[in-house]
Amino acid sequence: MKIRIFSLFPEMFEGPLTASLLGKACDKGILSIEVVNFRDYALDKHRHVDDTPYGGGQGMVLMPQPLVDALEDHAPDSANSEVILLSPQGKPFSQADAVRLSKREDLAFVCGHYEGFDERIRHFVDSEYSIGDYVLTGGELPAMVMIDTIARLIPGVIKEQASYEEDSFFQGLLEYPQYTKPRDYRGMEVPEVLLSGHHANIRRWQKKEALRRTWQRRPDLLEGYPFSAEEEALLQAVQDEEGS
Ligand SMILES: NC(=O)c1ccc(N[C@@H]2CC[C@@H](O)C2)nc1
Repeated sequence: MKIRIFSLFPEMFEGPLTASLLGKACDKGILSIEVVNFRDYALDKHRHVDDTPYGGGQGMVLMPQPLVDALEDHAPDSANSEVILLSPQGKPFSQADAVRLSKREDLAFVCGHYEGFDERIRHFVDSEYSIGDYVLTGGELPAMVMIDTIARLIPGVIKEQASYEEDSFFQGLLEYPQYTKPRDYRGMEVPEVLLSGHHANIRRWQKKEALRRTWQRRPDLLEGYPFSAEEEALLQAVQDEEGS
């Protein structure tokens, strides 16, 4: 996958996108990431990219021309591409969006600053996402969040491909409790079933605990969840245990 990032602060990406798994994925050639400073496309010698808003009001607005010229100068090779604008007005970004976007060959992320972009850039983007209902100084951190979420779904980026399938098995539920060595840590023991080697019992325990955690912490995720008969029974058992 080719990722292109359009930002006024390209240096913000040096750390997160070169360290850790994403950097390794780039070394392996699974990912390639290019950061473009659209200030380089400003037409005046002072390299202005923003100006005062028509209609008055606070702050400065990003002009359309530098960004659009940058987008057109770095157009995707593939038709299987998507240009994404980051903003609080966007669609709330979800794991399902990440799964869909991980199948693209080419993604572009448009990161704004100040009061945002001139409305007319929306003719040059394909989708708009928000990572949460809060305002940041720029679109760079949301872009990094989305890139991390999407990239980890690309085969080969995280070694244990099964761990992603695992996620899909629990798609829509919160993760079940995880344990590793030691078996007894300060008197807190690992649940016996996990030591039993009985895979069917282990999976059932994991599904039950994922349902328990989801019901306790994010009951909203259970609305519309496609329960199997077994899952309904497991949730009922949890509710009986918890005295719902
Ligand atoms: N919640 C979010 O995903 C989000 C995205 C962008 C953002 N801020 C930028 C700066 C100006 C405008 O381009 C938008 N804040 C919050």
